[in-house]
Amino acid sequence: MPGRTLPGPDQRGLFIDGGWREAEEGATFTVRDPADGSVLASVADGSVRDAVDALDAAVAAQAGWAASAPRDRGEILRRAFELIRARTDELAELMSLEMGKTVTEARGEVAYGNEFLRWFSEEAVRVHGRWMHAPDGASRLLTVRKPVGPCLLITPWNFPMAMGTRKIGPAIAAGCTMVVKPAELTPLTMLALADIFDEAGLPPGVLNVVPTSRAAAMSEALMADPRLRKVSFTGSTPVGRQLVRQSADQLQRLSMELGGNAPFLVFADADVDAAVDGAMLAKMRNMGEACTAANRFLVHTDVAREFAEKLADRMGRLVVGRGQDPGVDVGPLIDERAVDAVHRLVTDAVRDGARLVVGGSAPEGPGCFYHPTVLLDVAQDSEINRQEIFGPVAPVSVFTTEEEAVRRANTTEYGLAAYVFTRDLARTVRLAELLEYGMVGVNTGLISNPAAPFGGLKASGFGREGGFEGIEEYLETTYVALPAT
Ligand SMILES: O=CCCCC(=O)O
Repeated sequence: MPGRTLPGPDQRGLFIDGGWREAEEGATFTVRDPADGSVLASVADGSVRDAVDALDAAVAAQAGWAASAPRDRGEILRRAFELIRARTDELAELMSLEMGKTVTEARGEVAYGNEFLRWFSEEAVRVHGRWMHAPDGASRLLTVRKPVGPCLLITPWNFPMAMGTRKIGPAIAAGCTMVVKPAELTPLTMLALADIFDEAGLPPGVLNVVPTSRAAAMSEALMADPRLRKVSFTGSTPVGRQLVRQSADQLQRLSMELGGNAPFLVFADADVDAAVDGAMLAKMRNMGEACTAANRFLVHTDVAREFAEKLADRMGRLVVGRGQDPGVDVGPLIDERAVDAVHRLVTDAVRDGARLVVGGSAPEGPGCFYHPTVLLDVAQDSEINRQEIFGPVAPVSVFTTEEEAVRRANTTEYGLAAYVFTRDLARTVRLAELLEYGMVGVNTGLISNPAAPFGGLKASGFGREGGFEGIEEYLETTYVALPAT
């Protein structure tokens, strides 16, 4: 398949049953560089038939894989971890090219994403049931943990590696087989990962990767199949809702990691400089294209001006450009639609009365770039406060009481991540309990950690990835009743 010479393995096909193949009728789609729209590669465009072939392979491999030794599964994950660590630079370069993030950030994602493999290589051998006496002493109660079975793992474009490894890692550890559908915009990193798992010794059929430009048709067909037992999805809330509906007929197990609208609360007692450092991380990681990204900055009126000025100063000094160029801090957004959507939110906020402190436009010239932007005095009901921005824009508004801050923070259908900056311990404890979020960062702008349970509440979905909880999503429980004697 034609395309530019890219870092990493030259695999652009479907990975099914341990081998590479073309899509049905040789269909392909193109992957473009978001920095200038040029074609990076032509990738096999999996059809529904190809996806069913992949599921056939996963189903055929399931029983043998479930029966394999947990230590063997852990060691395959560990080998993949070592291979990825050795290839950090080429994977980071590839991810930067297909997604836009800077090579430095992409290296960070390789390290972060790879830690899920190390974590689950260690968790593979810790799966256990229990043995207990029934309260009345009349029987013994045993539980056995079993892999849930063949899974469909649907990964997003914004973290092409980490969102894959945090699903694939626990699935492998638990003894599940899988069909992975990477995002159409960024399939190349996942294809490189398939090659690495193959080299690490993963048996044929355990991991199958099917890129496609027809995602809805593929998931619909696979989810109608009773052999598919689980779906794990990271992406938008509307698509998540659709998948939940589709799961009804076959009652598949689900993990849904959906949208966010993270509040970032700065109280009057906060260390403002630390809050600005945290804001830069929580807002600008991945150019703001993260479900955990701080979306609404709620700052106490006593420190709002100082916070906004310092934040605007830092944002205004960021260098925007190609992710592969030295000295660049902020790469392009994923496509032109993303730039238009971000700009519309900014212009609507200004129309609603917000003051533009810095940024507010796309640079002249080609590519999907947007200037880091700070808005002050954003109206509460402005669209930018209700929608996930997914771009480098920080809308700041002020509050006066803790009760008001909590109420406004919780006024959203989403419940993924929230950030709090305060030096008051009692307030920290209160807020951790009152904020309706799956994750709360206190005096930090980075909450993601492979050893922690990642996930949301309400319209942000359900299920947890990473941590001790991550493998549970791929395990079933069978209870065995035994007589007392
Ligand atoms: O968009 C959501 C991806 C989450 C990235 C992370 O793990 O922090």
